[in-house]
Parts: sequence; structure tokens; C-alpha cells
Amino acid sequence: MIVGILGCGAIANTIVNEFLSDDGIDIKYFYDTDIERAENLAQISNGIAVLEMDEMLDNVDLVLESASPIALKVHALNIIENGKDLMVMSVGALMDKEFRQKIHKAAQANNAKVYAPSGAIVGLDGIKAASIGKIKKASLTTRKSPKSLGREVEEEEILFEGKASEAVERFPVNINVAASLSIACNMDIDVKIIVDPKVDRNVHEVLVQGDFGEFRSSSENVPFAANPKTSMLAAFSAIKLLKSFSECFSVGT
Ligand SMILES: NC(=O)C1=CN([C@@H]2O[C@H](COP(=O)(O)OP(=O)(O)OC[C@H]3O[C@@H](n4cnc5c(N)ncnc54)[C@H](OP(=O)(O)O)[C@@H]3O)[C@@H](O)[C@H]2O)C=CC1
Ligand SMILES: O=C([O-])CC(=O)C(=O)O
Repeated sequence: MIVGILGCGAIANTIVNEFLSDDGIDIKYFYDTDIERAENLAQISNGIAVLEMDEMLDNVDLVLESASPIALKVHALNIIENGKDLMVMSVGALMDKEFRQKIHKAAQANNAKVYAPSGAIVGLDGIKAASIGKIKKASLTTRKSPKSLGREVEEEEILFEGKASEAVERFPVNINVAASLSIACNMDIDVKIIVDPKVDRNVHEVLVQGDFGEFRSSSENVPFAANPKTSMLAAFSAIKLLKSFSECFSVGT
């Protein structure tokens, strides 16, 4: 499978390094508004940095978006309408229902697949199973350091309390996980974002209640040094999903 990358930052660097010696996945094309970042990844993987997304679309099977919600909105339909599969990290953009429907229709019409890896969150497997029954309530409490959230505070502070749809608008590169949970639950879930000077991890606590019963999940994710907003687990989830395409045995929903 030939893969092109849209957005060559923390997540992309980890993914590229993982696949340097993997014969099944060839991460070959790189695009970033900062061409030096694309060139850097192209150099270490013997790939090609492009100046426009259109320069890679004829040659790839799948584009992995690891850029920003705005980048996804700009490029997703063009990628899919070219019949290419798309893996999305900036899931927050998909909280826009009209945009999500357009993507869905385009994917159906062009025989393309759109994947959103579980990212920095733990529990999506259970939620997907639970969604076969009725999910009655779902919430996410995210706690990050001042460095991760770009704030300077002496004590913990609630930065946001409300619905996921508003959270992704106000914190577009910090709370994509709220969108993944909302889409999996098929509801606009409750979100709380706390900046906490006592933590150095990205902490996500999920509560789900439904016909199946109730579960809580909690993860204390190591952030990337290069981008403390982002948890290493998010890159690992994309790597695992890419690897799963060539596996003949699958466990978990
Ligand atoms: N689903 C999940 O659980 C998670 C999702 N994410 C999301 O994944 C995405 C990537 O994360 P991460 O690797 O940490 O981010 P980084 O900021 O480290 O890297 C993103 C790169 O993409 C570039 N970029 C941004 N917009 C565009 C664009 N329109 N066209 C081309 N390049 C662009 C950035 O350039 P510049 O710096 O100049 O903007 C940067 O080089 C983010 O949207 C992030 O919020 C992150 C963590 C978890
Ligand atoms: O990486 C994380 O912990 C979560 C994150 O930034 C996001 O969901 O956008």
C-alpha cells in the first residue's frame, strides 16, 4: 500500500519512523505547508515531498491526514473523489454534520474508505459494541498541563464545560478525542477540559452508560516533546490501524 501524508508534524514523524523497515506499507509522499518538514520526512524515508496535494493523488492508495481540522476540510473531498482512502487524525472537523455527510456520500460514490483511528482515547472498542444497544449518557473529562493547553496557571482551572461540538470549535487541536467519542456514540457528548499544573500527561477520562451497563476508562498519555498537545498513543493508534490492513486476524471491535 502506498501512503501519502498530509501534515508532517509529531504524529507523522512517529508513523514514518515505524514503517521505515515495513515492506507492506510504503509511506512515499509528503505534503505540509512548511515544505522543510515534508522534505525532512521524504529524506529519511526515501520518499517525495510535494508542493501541492494533487501531485500525490494519482500515485497513492491512502492519504493519512495528520495536519489540522482546517486541512481536513480543505483536502478531504478531493482525496476521496479521486477514489483514494483517507485516514483522519483531525476528527474534530467531522463534528460538522454537513461535512461528515458529504464525506460519507463521496466515499460511497467513489468506492473509498474513511478511517478514524482511536487516537488518544481508550474505550472506543467498548463504545462501538455498546452502540448496538442504546447509549444513554457519555462524557469526557480531559486534563492537560499548561504547556499542552498553551495557558499559564498556578492552580487547576476548568477551561471548558459543554458539548463536544463546541469544544472542538474552541480547542480544535486539543480535543479531537471528543469528536471520535461523539461519532461512536452518535450523540454530542458532554466535555470538560481542565488545565492542571500538577499533571505532565494528557489525561482522558471517559464515562459511558447504556443498555449494556456502564464503563469508565482512564488514560494518562505521554505527550510528544515536539508537540505536548498530542499524545504518543494517537500516533500508535494510526500505526496499529495501518498494520491491521495486512493482518488476517483481528481482535476487538
Ligand atoms: N484523533 C486524536 O485522538 C488526535 C488527533 N490529533 C490531531 O492530529 C493532527 C496532527 O497532530 P500533530 O502531528 O500533533 O500536529 P503537529 O502540529 O505536530 O503537525 C501538524 C503539521 O501539519 C501542518 N499543517 C497544518 N495545517 C496544514 C494544512 N492546511 N496543509 C498542510 N499542512 C498543514 C502543520 O504546520 P503548521 O505547524 O505550520 O501549522 C504541522 O507541520 C492535529 O489536528 C491534532 O489536533 C492529535 C492528537 C490526538
Ligand atoms: O493527544 C491527545 O491527548 C488529545 C488531543 O490532542 C486531541 O484529541 O486533539
